Amino acid sequence: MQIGLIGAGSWGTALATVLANNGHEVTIWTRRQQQAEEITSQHTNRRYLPGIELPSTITATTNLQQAIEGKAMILFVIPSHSIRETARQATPFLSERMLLVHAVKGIELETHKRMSEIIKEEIPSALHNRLVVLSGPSHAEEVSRQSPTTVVVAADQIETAEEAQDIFMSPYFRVYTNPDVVGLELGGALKNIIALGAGLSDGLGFGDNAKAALMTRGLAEISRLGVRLGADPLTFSGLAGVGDLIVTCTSQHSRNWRAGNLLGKGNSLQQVLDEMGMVVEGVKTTQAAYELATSLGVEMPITRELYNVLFADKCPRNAVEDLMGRLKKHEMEDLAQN
Ligand SMILES: NC(=O)C1=CN([C@@H]2O[C@H](COP(=O)(O)OP(=O)(O)OC[C@H]3O[C@@H](n4cnc5c(N)ncnc54)[C@H](OP(=O)(O)O)[C@@H]3O)[C@@H](O)[C@H]2O)C=CC1
Ligand SMILES: O=C(CO)COP(=O)(O)O
Repeated sequence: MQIGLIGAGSWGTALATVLANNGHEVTIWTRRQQQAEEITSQHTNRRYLPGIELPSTITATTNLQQAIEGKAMILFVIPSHSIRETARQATPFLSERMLLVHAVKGIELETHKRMSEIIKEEIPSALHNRLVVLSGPSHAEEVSRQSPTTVVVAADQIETAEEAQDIFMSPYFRVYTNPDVVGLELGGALKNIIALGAGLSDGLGFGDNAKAALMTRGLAEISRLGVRLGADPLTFSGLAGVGDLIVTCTSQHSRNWRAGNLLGKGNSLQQVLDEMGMVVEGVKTTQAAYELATSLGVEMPITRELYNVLFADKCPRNAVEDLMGRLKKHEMEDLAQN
C-alpha cells in the first residue's frame, strides 16, 4: 500500500519504519529540503531519530501534493498546534477512498478542541468516517528499535479502526481497537501534563512516593475531565490512559518528563523549550486543560498548580505545599458523591 505521512519528526519517522517493515511504501512530507534528501538518499533522520537506519522504501518530499495524491492512507504526525493549518493545506489533495489516521497528542489552545474535531472541521464531510486516532504508550526511540510496543486505534465506526489495525499491526507493534475516540484523544493529551509534573517532582529531588501520587491522582483528574467531555471512564484504565501515563511519567525518553525535570532543576520555561528542540505538548495542553476545566467547573488540582508554575511564576515547592495542604477528601470523591 502507498502511504503519505505528514511530519518528519521522531514519531512520524518511527511510525514510517513500522509501516515500511510491514511492506508499505511511505512518502514522508517535511518542510525541510535537506531533511527530505537525507531521508531519501541516506536513509537516516539524524535530527529526530539518531542512530536509526530507515528502510529504503521510505522516501521524503517537501511537496505536500506529492505526499498525498494517489495514496491509500494519510497519517498526520505533527505537533497539535499545527494540525489545523496542515489539514487545511492537505484538503485539496485528499480523496474519499483514503484512510486518514492521526497520532497527535494535544488540545488546540484557542478552541480547546480535540485533534479529530479540528481535522473534521477542515476536511470534506465525506471523509469524516474515514478518520482514525492512534494513541498509547509508545516512545519513538523504542519503536524504531523494534522494541515490543502496544497501541490502540479508535474511529467513529469500528470497521474503520480495524482497517488501521491491519495496516499497522506487526510482530513488535501490537494494535488494539477501541470505539472511544474522545477517551483516546484526551488520555493521550492530558497525560503529558502529569508527565511534566512527574519530571518536575524528580527534578526537585522528591522520591517515588511523590511520583506515584502524581500519577494516581493525575489519572483521577484526567478521568474526571474526560468523563465530563464524553469519554468512557474504562478507556483511562487502558493503553491510552494509564498505559501512556506510566510510559511518559517514568521514562527519560519523554520530552515532557525531561522538560519538567529541567524546570525542577531551576531552569526557566523558555530555557527548557529552547533546549528541548522537539515538541513538548504538555506545556500548551496544561494551559488548554486548565482553561477548559475552569470553564466547566471540573476540579483538576495538579493541572491548576502546574499552570501556576508554568504561566504565573509560582514557585514549584509552594505549588507542592498547596497541593498537599488542600482540604481533606475521600479518595473516590466522585464515586462517593453518587
Ligand atoms: N515522539 C514520540 O515518541 C511520540 C510522539 N507523539 C505525538 O506525535 C506528535 C508529533 O510529535 P513528534 O514527532 O515527537 O515531534 P517532533 O518534535 O519530534 O517533530 C515534529 C515534526 O513536526 C514538524 N512541524 C513542527 N511544526 C510544524 C508546523 N507548524 N507545520 C508543519 N510541520 C511542523 C517538525 O518539522 P521541523 O523539523 O521543520 O520543525 C517535525 O518534523 C505530538 O503530538 C506528540 O505528542 C505520540 C506518541 C509518541
Ligand atoms: O506520547 C509519548 C509516548 O507515548 C511521548 O511522550 P513525550 O512527548 O513526552 O516524549
